[in-house]
Amino acid sequence: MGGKALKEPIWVAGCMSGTSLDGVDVALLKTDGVAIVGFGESAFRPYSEAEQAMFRAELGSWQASEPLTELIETAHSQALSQLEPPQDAPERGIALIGFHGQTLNHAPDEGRTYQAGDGAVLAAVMGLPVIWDFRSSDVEMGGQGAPLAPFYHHALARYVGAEAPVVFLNLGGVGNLTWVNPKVADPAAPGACLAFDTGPANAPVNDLMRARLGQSYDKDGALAAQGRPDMEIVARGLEHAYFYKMPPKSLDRNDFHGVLEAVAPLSDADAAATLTAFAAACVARAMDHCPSPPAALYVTGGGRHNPVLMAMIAAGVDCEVLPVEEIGLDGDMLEAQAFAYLAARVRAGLPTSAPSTTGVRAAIGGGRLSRPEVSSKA
Ligand SMILES: Nc1ncnc2c1ncn2[C@@H]1O[C@H](COP(=O)(O)OP(=O)(O)OP(=O)(O)O)[C@@H](O)[C@H]1O
Ligand SMILES: CC(=O)N[C@H]1[C@@H]2OC[C@@H](O2)[C@@H](O)[C@@H]1O[C@H](C)C(=O)O
Repeated sequence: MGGKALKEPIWVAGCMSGTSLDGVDVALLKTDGVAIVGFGESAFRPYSEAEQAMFRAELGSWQASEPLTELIETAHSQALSQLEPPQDAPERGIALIGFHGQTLNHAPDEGRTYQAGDGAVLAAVMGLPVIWDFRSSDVEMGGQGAPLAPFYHHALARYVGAEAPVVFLNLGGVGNLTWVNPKVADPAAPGACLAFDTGPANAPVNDLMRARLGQSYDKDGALAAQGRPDMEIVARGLEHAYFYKMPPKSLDRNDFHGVLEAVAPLSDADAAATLTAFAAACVARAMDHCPSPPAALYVTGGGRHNPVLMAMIAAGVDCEVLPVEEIGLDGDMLEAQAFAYLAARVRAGLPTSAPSTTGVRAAIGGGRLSRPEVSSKA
């Protein structure tokens, strides 16, 4: 597909409401759709317990209720309103918004995926053009519709000056990784990236903590640290058909409910340790799919704050495992930045996914454009 870098870099605000349902991340990125030029402010608007319950009640739906849609739009506009205009462009400020929305259902093999929230409403409220619905055209073209961060991971590897292949691993509710060869300039070209979801990451432990202890997550892995992983359950979990599929491949948040059921007889600590060990084992298994051993595994997403999970991952792979902060990046905002980057690519007419990242038939640009006054297909 055609398209080249924008003539001038623009400031874009990216927004992500992730599968762990903790809130909305927004972050500013300056880019021409190819290179990263600079990072700007970021903000977080948490979902309250009651709001999270509203989301959980609608996970799996293909049509969000009106109150949920309104909540998503309001929370995003509140998060975006916290951002000050970038200092080097106060008169022009933010040029574009990339709006992921909240995934409620993801069934790529049926050709559908659903991110709730209406970009046209956000465009009207913010008075800015919004690119949204990033995943639909990819699944319509035979792709997995996820992960979509890989092209941004590729741009980051080049931005930090990586010279050899590296892996970016995102530990959100679900895990996903991108193997990147920074020597290949075009992220859509064969050999530049290989990406896929690794398996469940934080979601099963979060679900366990909620069900047993009324807590939203295992802070710093404190509970898992007190337990002993049941490696038989981990091994059985790894027999799931997902691990025998070749990438690209993607997951829905609740695809691995069986593992949660398997730990039911265990104590709280052993169950947390087992689910944490399972998340780490999924990463180790994923590394076998990498085209060549990476120089390092850079970890982003909330799971990197969990020292027990990080130690288990490091023990299972053959390279250095480092939080992305070690290379000067912000692991809490990387996905929001990714959707800023992808929005700029859509604006430039550049692809946002390729056969090597989602399995889509050909490199394709996803996303729909809504302007404050009118809305149309981008
Ligand atoms: N200090 C910590 N100790 C343990 N786990 C943590 C810590 N901080 C964050 N987490 C985990 O990270 C999760 C949030 O991760 P993140 O914000 O990357 O998810 P997300 O963006 O919603 O998910 P996804 O990438 O799947 O869309 C929390 O729900 C929790 O499980
Ligand atoms: C369908 C969907 O929303 N998938 C998310 C989820 O969270 C992590 C993993 O599963 C990844 O596939 C994706 O998000 C990231 C941002 C992505 O598309 O790269």
